[in-house]
Amino acid sequence: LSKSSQIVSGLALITFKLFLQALEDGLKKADADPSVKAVMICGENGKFSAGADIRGFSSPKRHGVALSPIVSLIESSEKPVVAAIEGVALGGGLEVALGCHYRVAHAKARMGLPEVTIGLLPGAEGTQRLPRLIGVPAALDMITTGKHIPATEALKLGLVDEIVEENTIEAAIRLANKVIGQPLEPRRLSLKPVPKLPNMEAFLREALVKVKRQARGCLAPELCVQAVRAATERPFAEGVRRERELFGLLLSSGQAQALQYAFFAERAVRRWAAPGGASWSSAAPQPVRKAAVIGLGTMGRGIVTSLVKANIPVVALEQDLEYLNKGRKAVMLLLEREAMKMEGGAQTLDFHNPARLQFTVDFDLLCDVDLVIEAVFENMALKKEIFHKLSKICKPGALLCTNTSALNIDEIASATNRPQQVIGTHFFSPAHVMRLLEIIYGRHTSPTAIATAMQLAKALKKVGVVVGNCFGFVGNRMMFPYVQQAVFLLEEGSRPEAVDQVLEDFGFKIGPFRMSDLAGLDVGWRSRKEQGLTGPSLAAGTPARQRHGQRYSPLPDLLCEQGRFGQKTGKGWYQYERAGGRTATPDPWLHDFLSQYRDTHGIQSRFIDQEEILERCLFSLINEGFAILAEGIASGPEHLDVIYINGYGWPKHRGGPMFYASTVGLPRVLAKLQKYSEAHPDVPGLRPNAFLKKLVAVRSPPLKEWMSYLSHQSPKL
Ligand SMILES: CCCCCCCC(=O)CC(=O)SCCNC(=O)CCNC(=O)[C@H](O)C(C)(C)COP(=O)(O)OP(=O)(O)OC[C@H]1O[C@@H](n2cnc3c(N)ncnc32)[C@H](O)[C@@H]1OP(=O)(O)O
Ligand SMILES: NC(=O)C1=CN([C@@H]2O[C@H](COP(=O)(O)OP(=O)(O)OC[C@H]3O[C@@H](n4cnc5c(N)ncnc54)[C@H](O)[C@@H]3O)[C@@H](O)[C@H]2O)C=CC1
Repeated sequence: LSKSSQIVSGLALITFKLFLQALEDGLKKADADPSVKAVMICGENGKFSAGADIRGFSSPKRHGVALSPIVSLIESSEKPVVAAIEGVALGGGLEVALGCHYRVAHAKARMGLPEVTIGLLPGAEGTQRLPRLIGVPAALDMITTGKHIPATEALKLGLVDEIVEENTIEAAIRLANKVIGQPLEPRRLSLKPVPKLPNMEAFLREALVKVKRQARGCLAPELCVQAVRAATERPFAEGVRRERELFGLLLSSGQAQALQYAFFAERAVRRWAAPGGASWSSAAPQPVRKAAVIGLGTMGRGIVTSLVKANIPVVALEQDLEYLNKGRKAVMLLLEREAMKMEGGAQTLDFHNPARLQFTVDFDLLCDVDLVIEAVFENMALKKEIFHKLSKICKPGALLCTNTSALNIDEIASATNRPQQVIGTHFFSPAHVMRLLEIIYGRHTSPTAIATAMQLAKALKKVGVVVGNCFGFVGNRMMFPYVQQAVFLLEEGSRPEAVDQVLEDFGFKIGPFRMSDLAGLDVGWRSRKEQGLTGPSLAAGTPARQRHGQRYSPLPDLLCEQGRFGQKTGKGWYQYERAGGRTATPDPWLHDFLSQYRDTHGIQSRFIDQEEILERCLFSLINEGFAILAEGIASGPEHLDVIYINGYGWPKHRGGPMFYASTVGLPRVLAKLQKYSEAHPDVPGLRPNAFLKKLVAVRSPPLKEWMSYLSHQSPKL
């Protein structure tokens, strides 16, 4: 094994053309050199390879040197080739390793075929080699989920031959020296049969049903199953042809572009910018060594769980002992469930240790925390009272965060002596599961506060998105017109199940009515009562279906007046098997109620087709997105898209609402909004936003250029 035969794969990310050429040249040289007896392939700087540069897939010049012939070249080498896997071996990187005759991995290395997550499949023969090496069930699991598996699991699966704690390269060279002269035929995966299963056909059929159900319209997982099926049914070369065909389909499907856009959007939002030029590059976070959560209701208990999981000691506070005990039980249950999912279990989380998690009703215990997250009822007076108290009790540097869904951050901050340290941290339910953390800065919020909240998001393994302060911030503000349209559609003749079906077929995890039943109709009702839109404070003589000269639907209020709060009461837009039940069934009572309602208000019921349902709901949400961008509440469309994908169940393969608008075509979105707005002139949410009109007027530039067409920098930025 001479020095010249060691081929170094260069960068962790393959600069494809350069790397592949170097690999090919090196292999050919090694093969031709009689002094070389074996070959070892490794990465530089402790990383094998994270695969192809994703940006290359959408570049018109992507067809450079293809990977498959090089993987074949490795496999057909007459000299043993050993992969030394450190760091990661992902995508094309793992496919290179699969071409090798032996694989040695460092114990901390991770391996995976994540192509499915960017809308593709392993297109360099990975779908054909992996099942031959580790069997169909394990290969299918890796290929259809894209998960990264640790080296220990890879060893159990037979994906690697050896794992080492120390020098991987030395171990790989040792192995290479040991196997010189041994037959290579049995090590060439393309020559191996796929291990048989007694029930292969049934297994593949079930796998397909399962991935289709989970994929919600995303093509890649389904085509991954088809590619693996080809490996079980066809000789290697034919399987490879099928893999290439399916890869081509995915590459041109549009979904791959959407998913790759989402990959980069999620990373782009880390580079936040805020008023006065402060940004991620200049602001430094404060350490959070201890945190507190106030209110252990639906949100607070999930937030506590998240903090404990991130190893941040927490003080959990409630208003009285009764609520405290209820909250403690709920938190403990969540933590026990989380511990069961983790290696090392409860010991790792250590939540029975009062130094890590303390329950109290005593505000004075918050005197030494670095950060407080308030999650009490959505009531401005209550929140102000709490923030006033906090500013007296907490140490001077402590960050004061509110989990409000919509209230004004500046007003909350005004109750404190440190408005620069007040910030919105808007979690999504269930808070220990949902990845989004909307971070809202107020007029006085300091760059350090924003940086600390972003750092917190990272520590909690969430995606933090920094946005400006307005009613509902970004996510809920865009949601209001969407839900409003859904309810208007019921007034006009549709049914909850019809509207939900259209949006679920589009790819949403859950339609607006099922979502409203899950979250509880009473939440919105309380907020509308506070705003004087319904209830006792509504001025006498207000028309039933109008507020402030605009169309209003009292339907959700009427349901609440009947005690129909959704799942919790067993009835809402649907009926459930019991209070707290989860199976939604269309409710004949509601259908009668809707007909009577239309009769009472003289509404002529009409058939509403799927296109209108989809367009009115989605385009009104997108229209609000343009308003948000124009006002400078968010610094780019990627922010809105990341919020929708991670907080609202928007289908990732459609890239988020603003990306979706760009694929539909802005002129079409504008034309449809104009049409619906003319039909419903009393609905401001359908009136096309001026920024959308402007973008269409300048011939709909690509999404990444949109912000440069805003004539002014908003004072919010
Ligand atoms: C018919 C011909 C067929 C040819 C078929 C060829 C088939 C292929 O060859 C298929 C492929 O490999 S597809 C690519 C598969 N690899 C992946 O999906 C890995 C994606 N990356 C990761 O998981 C994490 O970034 C990773 C685990 C690597 C690192 O995570 P970290 O949290 O440490 O870092 P990040 O913040 O995520 O990333 C750091 C910066 O790198 C950028 N980046 C990461 N992976 C990339 C990738 N694969 N391509 C391009 N850029 C990538 C990332 O955006 C970030 O950039 P900045 O935000 O600018 O810092
Ligand atoms: N439920 C949801 O899906 C979401 C709610 N939010 C927001 O999170 C906040 C909390 O909402 P939920 O958890 O749903 O409410 P919840 O009603 O389930 O819980 C609120 C908790 O706060 C406690 N509390 C009230 N006054 C208190 C005081 N003075 N001191 C200590 N604790 C007190 C209550 O005892 C109760 O346990 C609200 O601002 C809400 O708008 C934000 C995102 C999603």
